[in-house]
Amino acid sequence: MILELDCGNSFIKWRVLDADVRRVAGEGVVDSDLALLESLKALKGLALKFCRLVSVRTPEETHALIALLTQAFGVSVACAAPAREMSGVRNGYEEFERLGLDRWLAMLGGFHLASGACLVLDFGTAVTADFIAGDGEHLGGFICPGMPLMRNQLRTHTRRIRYGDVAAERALESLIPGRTTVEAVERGCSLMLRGFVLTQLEMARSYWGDDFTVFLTGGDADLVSGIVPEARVVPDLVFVGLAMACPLS
Ligand SMILES: Nc1ncnc2c1ncn2[C@@H]1O[C@H](COP(=O)(O)OP(=O)(O)OP(=O)(O)O)[C@@H](O)[C@H]1O
Ligand SMILES: CC(C)(CO)[C@@H](O)C(=O)NCCC(=O)O
Ligand SMILES: [K+]
Repeated sequence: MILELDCGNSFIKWRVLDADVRRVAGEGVVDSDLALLESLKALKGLALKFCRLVSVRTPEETHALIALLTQAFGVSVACAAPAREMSGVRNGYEEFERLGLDRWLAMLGGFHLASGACLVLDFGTAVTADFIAGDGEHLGGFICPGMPLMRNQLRTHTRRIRYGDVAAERALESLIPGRTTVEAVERGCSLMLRGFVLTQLEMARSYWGDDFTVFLTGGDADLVSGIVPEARVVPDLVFVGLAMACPLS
């Protein structure tokens, strides 16, 4: 069995692949290293042979997690590393090692699945956009606050914006002008995301006409999928790229 981890800024996404690598034996989202260990230990018949991970955390945090995994399961852990070029994609950053590895892997996965120009949009703690031309050249991208950061900034820096998760979810059932605080904030932030997406689509069209594939990934992809019906929603896009960057042998 193979353990795959995507260590983001707020959550760790994990999944366990069966020996034949095609079946997912278990998966989940956790908010700490210890919660990850607990989830894994609760899996029946767990027999890990190998682990591959990508992390956008500090090297210290990443090494602590690797040490924990090695100790708990005796697995060898492969960690995705920055590259100037891989699987036909050329990293477009001036300093390639500064491009977030989750973005890089999602780009590798997207270019592989599209076999052509693509726009990769990731909706996590941060929202990112990356443009990859048909020849594999990464043109660059954009980073902006995601839904959790936008709403928390409003909560932190105002005195009268306070509401719970259940109300937040209910508020997003429609996008008409809000008549309560929770509706006004949740719908406002949701419209910001949509505006961002539409601008990315315009830019992609200016480069490639209609000849490109849009990928949506990340925990909040569903918030915008309705406005890009042609997009491919691929929740495990980072894992697709992770398998390419860290093959078994
Ligand atoms: N099962 C879940 N657990 C936690 N968050 C979830 C879940 N399903 C959807 N989400 C949403 O996903 C968002 C977090 O996205 P995601 O997990 O892709 O990234 P992240 O780890 O927080 O950050 P990063 O962008 O660094 O990867 C949250 O806003 C949350 O609303
Ligand atoms: C932008 C995030 C936070 C998205 O998870 C991550 O990819 C990251 O920390 N990137 C480093 C900065 C950059 O990509 O330019
Ligand atoms: K992510």
